Amino acid sequence: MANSDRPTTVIADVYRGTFIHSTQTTAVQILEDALLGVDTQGKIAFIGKGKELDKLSQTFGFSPSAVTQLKQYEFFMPGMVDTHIHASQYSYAGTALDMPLLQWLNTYTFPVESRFKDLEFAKGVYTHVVKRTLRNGTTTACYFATIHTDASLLLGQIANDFGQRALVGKVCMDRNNSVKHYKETSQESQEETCRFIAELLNKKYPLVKPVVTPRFAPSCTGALLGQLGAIAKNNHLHIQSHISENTEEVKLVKELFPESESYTDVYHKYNLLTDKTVMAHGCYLSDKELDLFRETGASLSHCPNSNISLCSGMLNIRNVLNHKVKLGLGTDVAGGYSASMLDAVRRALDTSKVLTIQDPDHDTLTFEEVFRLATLGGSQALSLDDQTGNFEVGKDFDALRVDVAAPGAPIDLIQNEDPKILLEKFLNLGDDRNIVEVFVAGRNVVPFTEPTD
Ligand SMILES: Nc1nc2[nH]cnc2c(=O)[nH]1
Ligand SMILES: [Zn+2]
Repeated sequence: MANSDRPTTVIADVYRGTFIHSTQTTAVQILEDALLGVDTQGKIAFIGKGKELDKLSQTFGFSPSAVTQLKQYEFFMPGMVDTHIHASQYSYAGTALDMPLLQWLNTYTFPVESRFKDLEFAKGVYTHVVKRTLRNGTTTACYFATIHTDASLLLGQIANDFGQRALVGKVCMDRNNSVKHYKETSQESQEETCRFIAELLNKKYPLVKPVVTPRFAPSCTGALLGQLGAIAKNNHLHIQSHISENTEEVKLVKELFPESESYTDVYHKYNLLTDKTVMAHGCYLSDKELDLFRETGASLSHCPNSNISLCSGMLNIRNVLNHKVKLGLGTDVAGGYSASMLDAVRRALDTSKVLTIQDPDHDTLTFEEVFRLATLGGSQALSLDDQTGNFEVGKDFDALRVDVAAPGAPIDLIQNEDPKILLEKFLNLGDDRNIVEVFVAGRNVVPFTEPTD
């Protein structure tokens, strides 16, 4: 150790240029001509100013000539966090959007998900979805798989191999009358969940963790929900499910769980609302239910493409934020037809604008706020904000190198623009061609270097 007062931090990479991210107090903070150092563990070791190069290079022991300089019109932003995506539905993304939720599940979703018993089929779909989301800038994904334990473990392995940060859920359902064999007994569901958790944790993947996944209340008996709540509590695990997505579903939950005061109350009763819970949709939650989310620390995943595509409803994000409920964005593939978080950003803005059209007093979301939801907000919704979500010393370096003027990309820059305008153009007009590199925990994961098998 060079200096006995300072722990040895070995710097692996240093980048110089514009960094754009969110903080708790500022939706868009722009650091121009900044220097960011990443250590050999993939963590952000320092953030300073370009003019401090000499001092920082001495303090952290790196050579100024090893600094990677961003080009004009390039910036770094935090990797995006998809708080809700069904990896198993990726094969039919972009199709089958002509029915409301419950019919859609029975007609399209359950028959396709039942095919994941076949590991070869699972491997193909899961490889495609991990690659597609990574190259579109999703550095963290919270995945639903299917009821099949081995295929769900395979999804964890594929995310690990490609270097994506992921929560992976083996789906639990002991109620389903529409597709034969696509359900478990409650005992199987409980035992296989325990096997899934044990085997996934045993792999010791640094960035991939299990998430307890009751599909939603209509697919689970109270007995199973109670068992899953206990498993999550005893192992301090994340939990994910769906809530209040569609009016027919809300009505069905009332019929199936008549003793509960509300849909939220069903999950609360079975200890499924914790500060590591993320629930998708929530379009029809009452203010009282939102209060229960805040009190328990549970979060919501806003999935605007899916909400519109399945004609489910429109979540009023402003109301959710006013209730101080943690909130992230989700693609909800394949109810949502796009696997790109840039699409989720745009649909979230569209939804907020439609609410303003309906009620001119509605306080429309800004693109800055939606940028925060796609990054820091998502990390908070998944309780991963100690590791990712923005550029803070000590967090992992999960980042997108964006080139707004990338050749062949869909943005024409007519004049020189400020970084904030560059961000706005990228969010509204950009695509994966503008995302020239993706980093997760310091590792350059896009462009791909294929894992050898
Ligand atoms: N959008 C959506 N909602 C659900 N509710 C229960 N299962 C699902 C699903 O697969 N997709
Ligand atoms: Zn979903």
